[in-house]
Amino acid sequence: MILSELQQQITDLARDFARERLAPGAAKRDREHLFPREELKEMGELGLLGMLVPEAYGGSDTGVIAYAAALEEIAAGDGPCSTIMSVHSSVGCVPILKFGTEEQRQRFLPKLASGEWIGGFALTEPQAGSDASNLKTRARRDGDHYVIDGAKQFITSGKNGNVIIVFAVTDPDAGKKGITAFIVPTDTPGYEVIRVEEKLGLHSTDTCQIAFNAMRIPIELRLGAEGEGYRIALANLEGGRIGIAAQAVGMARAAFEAARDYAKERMAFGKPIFEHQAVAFRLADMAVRIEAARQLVFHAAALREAELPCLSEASMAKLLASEMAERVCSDAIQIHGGYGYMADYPVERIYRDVRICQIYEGTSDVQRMVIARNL
Ligand SMILES: CC(C)(COP(=O)(O)OP(=O)(O)OC[C@H]1O[C@@H](n2cnc3c(N)ncnc32)[C@H](O)[C@@H]1OP(=O)(O)O)[C@@H](O)C(=O)NCCC(=O)NCCSC(=O)CCS(=O)O
Repeated sequence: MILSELQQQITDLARDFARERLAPGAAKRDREHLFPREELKEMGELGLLGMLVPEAYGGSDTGVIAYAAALEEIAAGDGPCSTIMSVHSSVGCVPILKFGTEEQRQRFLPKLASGEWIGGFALTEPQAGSDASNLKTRARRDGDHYVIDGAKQFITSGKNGNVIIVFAVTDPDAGKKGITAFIVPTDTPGYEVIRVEEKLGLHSTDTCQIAFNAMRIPIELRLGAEGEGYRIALANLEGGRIGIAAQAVGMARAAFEAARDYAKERMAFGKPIFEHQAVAFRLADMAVRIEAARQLVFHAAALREAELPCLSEASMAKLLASEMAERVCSDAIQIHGGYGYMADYPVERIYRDVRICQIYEGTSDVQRMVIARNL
């Protein structure tokens, strides 16, 4: 896809920021598990956290294609920052924009778009991951409030975020039609972070188990109608999956570039290893795979930007990009030889960070299920 002049300018801005401000500190943040608070603030100031939000609500309203391109750049600089950006934008801001009342949009979107607040999305529960409608969290109406009890699992920004879209059962007899969405400020009494998970990668994001203990949410913070929650969740995950696919492409590209540069410097048998056909061909295959996945991401993004159906295309992009990315990152380690396995080189970290792209916002098998249903 050829980007428009404006889309290219936005991409260049994200690339420069990622190279200058994100990449240099990525290893330290990973090692010390540091949340990128200052970096996110700067991303907000550049308009990178409000790309899917209209200007009327304080966003930069760049469209989905520019968003995917920028997300690839941010991911190439620092995977964790791209995770926070993707969750915040696709499944934090967009549900409020698409399903919120005017009052909800005015109240939440400007602060989310500026990065003053970070958004999140809480569908998954300890017993309900791929089987997303099997929720146990309950929301019971009590006058002009709902009282919410339950637990959520693997919630990005569950501790450091400010506003989380929460899904709970309001009618246990209605199955999928008994699920309702709520906008939950994380300073609400009864919102409790049970633990921040230790994980393989993405060390500078907070992935949390959270609990709701008699948490009272006013009816003004119900998102959409009662019973509309599952549809809201799936409709937004469709967009979220394009974001995860874009970040997988970005991380794969960073690993590829590190391997290419290393191969041009590292000498073996009297010449740079890049001049050995086995290495050059491996790099060529990596470049082809990255480009193929990128084009699938842009195709899904273009459909979504045009407000055309893209359920299958979003799943195809996520499936291909996330599986491609693990393979490319593994190849990048291989090209580095023993050094690639060491924490001194970025490919070790990127390989750990990228693995989750095959799992969160729908596993590869869920993507295959969605694609197969539409064949
Ligand atoms: C595995 C699943 C795809 C199975 O889905 P279902 O079979 O349960 O869903 P359906 O019966 O097909 O649909 C229910 C309902 O929603 C409407 N729908 C479905 N998709 C869309 C869409 N894209 N846009 C709009 N509406 C949609 C559909 O028409 C039905 O409505 P009607 O009954 O027709 O009125 C699904 O369960 C699935 O995707 N599972 C994976 C869940 C997942 O990705 N979880 C990760 C969540 S991320 C999180 O919680 C935190 C982690 S983070 O911080 O990112």
